[in-house]
Amino acid sequence: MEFETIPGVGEKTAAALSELDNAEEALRDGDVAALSNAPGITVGRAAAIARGAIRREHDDPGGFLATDRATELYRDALELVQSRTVTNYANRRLETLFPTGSASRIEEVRAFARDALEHEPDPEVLDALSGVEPLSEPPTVRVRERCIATADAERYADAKSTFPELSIEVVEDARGIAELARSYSTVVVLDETFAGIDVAGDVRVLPDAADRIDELVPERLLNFFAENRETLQAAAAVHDAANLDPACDTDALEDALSRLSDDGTIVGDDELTRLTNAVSDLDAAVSTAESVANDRLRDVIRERDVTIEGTDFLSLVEQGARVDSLLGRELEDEFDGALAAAREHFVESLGLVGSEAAFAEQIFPENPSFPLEHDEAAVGRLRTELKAGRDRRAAKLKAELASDLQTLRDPVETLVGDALELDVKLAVSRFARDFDCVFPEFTGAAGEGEPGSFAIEGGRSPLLDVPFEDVDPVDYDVAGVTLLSGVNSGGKTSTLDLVGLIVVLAHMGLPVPADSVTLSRFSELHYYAKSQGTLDAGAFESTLRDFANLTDGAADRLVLVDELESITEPGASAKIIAGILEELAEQGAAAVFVSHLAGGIREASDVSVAVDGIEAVGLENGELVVNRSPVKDHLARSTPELIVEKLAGENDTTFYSRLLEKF
Ligand SMILES: Nc1ncnc2c1ncn2[C@@H]1O[C@H](COP(=O)(O)OP(=O)(O)OP(=O)(O)O)[C@@H](O)[C@H]1O
Repeated sequence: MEFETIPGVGEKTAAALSELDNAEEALRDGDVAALSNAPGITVGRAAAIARGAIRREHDDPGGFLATDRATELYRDALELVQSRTVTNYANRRLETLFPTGSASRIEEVRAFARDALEHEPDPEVLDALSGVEPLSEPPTVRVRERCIATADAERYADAKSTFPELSIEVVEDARGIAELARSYSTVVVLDETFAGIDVAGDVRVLPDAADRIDELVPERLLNFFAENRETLQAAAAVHDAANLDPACDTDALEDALSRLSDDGTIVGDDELTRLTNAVSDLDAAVSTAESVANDRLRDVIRERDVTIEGTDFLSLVEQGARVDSLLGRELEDEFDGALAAAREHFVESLGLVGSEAAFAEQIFPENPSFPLEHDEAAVGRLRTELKAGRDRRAAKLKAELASDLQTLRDPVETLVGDALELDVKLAVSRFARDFDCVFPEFTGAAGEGEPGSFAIEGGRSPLLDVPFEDVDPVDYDVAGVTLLSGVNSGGKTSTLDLVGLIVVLAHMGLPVPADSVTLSRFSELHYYAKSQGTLDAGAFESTLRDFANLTDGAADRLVLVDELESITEPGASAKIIAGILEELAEQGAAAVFVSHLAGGIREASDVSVAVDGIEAVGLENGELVVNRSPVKDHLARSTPELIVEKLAGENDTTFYSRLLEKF
């Protein structure tokens, strides 16, 4: 794949991506976790690359989020879904959802989201998901008992990269191989020319060794499964709890994992355990067996009256107090008993069988002495035999287990991938359920024939500073350009936010928090938040330039502007807003301008501008009671007007009634 054709991907990033085994698949799946494994690619960058790949596929020029406030709303919208993921993977994967004007991309995500909504967010599934993460490759471990041998320089270099776990040795002739066979329990020779070689030890000539990695280095597969055990078990549990069809036989997986320890060695085999313990307990068993014999002899000697003849006594004195012969003669039976007890204890405590058990006689020979002595060389020979038996057994079991796991290697990728993908879907499903969302209906591309429009019924923003259950539903529809007037704190900004949020979610392909929504497909969202105060001349000029650009070719855009009047003095503001509105209306754009100057703007405008109003239905205990849904074609009365009206009604003074007439 030509990675550089992805928007935002340059030469360096393309080179980093080509280091991945599965970059194309990761790009196709939006697998941010896999993409971020490329050298120097952060998770954020990986998400941007995935978005770039999606844009390229859907011919999307980007730029939907045309202003800072629009981007902020997108981040808020995304966070609403991301906060409902369990895994880090799903959290990052959601970053590949973004608002776009591309109909095919929107439809693609809608199909995904529709499927997502079918999934019940069962707590048991969510709990199991907490143990799932993308599969990881364990670090390479050295395997010391096997080596690869070759006389060929090229094969040597290939083998080094194919078998990083093994020593790769250069040999010149059969003698070299024979030497290796003395140090390694298995030698794999890569060169055909050595076929039929006759040297002692386990020497195999395998020119096709590179195709038999799992057989020659079963540790690689075993370590992979050992390293990912928890994730695999959790992924299996997710499938079980969610009633999903698993990609592999999860019972077989569980059985294979139960035969594997966390460090990739085999567990649960009695024979291997016996041999492993025998090797490690060998020295201790020798000394305990000696103690058994010595304790026995000591007791016997202590209780025994020994009659010693003069010649013996003389010989003893002359030999320098050697008692062995005396022991042999006087205590022969007792010594034999003690020796037998030592040997029996030794064999039993180590569980030795067959030829191993026969070593007891070599280790404790019939050589009467006190204390009893053992033959260290014989212990060494038994140790070698036990180790060889242990390694043979382990190798056989590893090979058997590796061959069972081999068939599971690819399916477990799917098993874990499906579990992680379920987390993405459940997050969307939970978001939709938590905020009573519906899929919006698109009426077509904005600006084609008619100006862009939206119609929201029962919209409730989860981003408000009140608990979601206390949010009043808002109905609002706009076609073309509209001014939105209303009382202070009536909810004008909140309405713009609601419109922005619904438009962003809809263009991401996600369901929206409302009873029903129809809208045009826009190509860009320009949302200008309320300015924090009057701008200085420079800032004012640059804002004016922004709006000049905005009015050019605006037919397929949605423009939301909050109290633009605050950038400069009210009189000038009304004229400027009127001018911008005229341009936008002429271009066929859709726009909502929140303003307290709606009346003045309408007067300053050469074309008729629609004005909607968020109306106070009255004052209750000094608090405004507001109808949050804007009333169409209605200039809302301002808060001061309402208060003057209230005072006029309550007082006889003419001041208030005269003041009221001025509104
Ligand atoms: N739909 C709603 N349901 C419940 N509470 C709401 C709703 N809309 C707004 N509010 C409450 O009203 C407060 C004020 O809303 P908002 O800031 O949108 O008003 P405003 O008309 O823009 O005010 P101002 O004229 O001062 O700019 C919000 O902080 C929120 O607590």
